[in-house]
Amino acid sequence: MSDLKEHSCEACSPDAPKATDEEKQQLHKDVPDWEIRVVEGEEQLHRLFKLKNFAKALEFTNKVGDLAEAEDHHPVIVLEYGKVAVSWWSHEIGGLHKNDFVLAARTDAAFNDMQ
Ligand SMILES: C[C@H](O)[C@H](O)[C@H]1CNC2=NC(N)=NC(=O)C2=N1
Repeated sequence: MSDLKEHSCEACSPDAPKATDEEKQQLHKDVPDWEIRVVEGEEQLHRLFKLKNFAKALEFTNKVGDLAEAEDHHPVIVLEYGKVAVSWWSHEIGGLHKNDFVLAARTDAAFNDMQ
């Protein structure tokens, strides 16, 4: 199986395809620690990361920010002492695109690199 974090992202546009139910089911297997949540009618990938302290949580937040800027695809990140909550979805299409799963996989890799 190919490594999801190595997949390339497509540009976000309003006509980009939402992931189908079958694609979501397949892609979710590569990021099993992420929960699919519906927020204001839109599906999002959500994961809470636990880190040692505020400085580590901030360092991780910045790594996720760098991933986002590199792809022009941006999550919601909530930072607190020892915790970072990340949500990925595609605003332009109001739901989940394959990009969100790819960036969730890269977020997991950034977290794993810090352990
Ligand atoms: C113009 C710019 O590329 C778009 O607004 C991008 C920016 N970042 C984005 N991030 C996310 N998560 N979804 C988007 O649809 C999106 N659109």
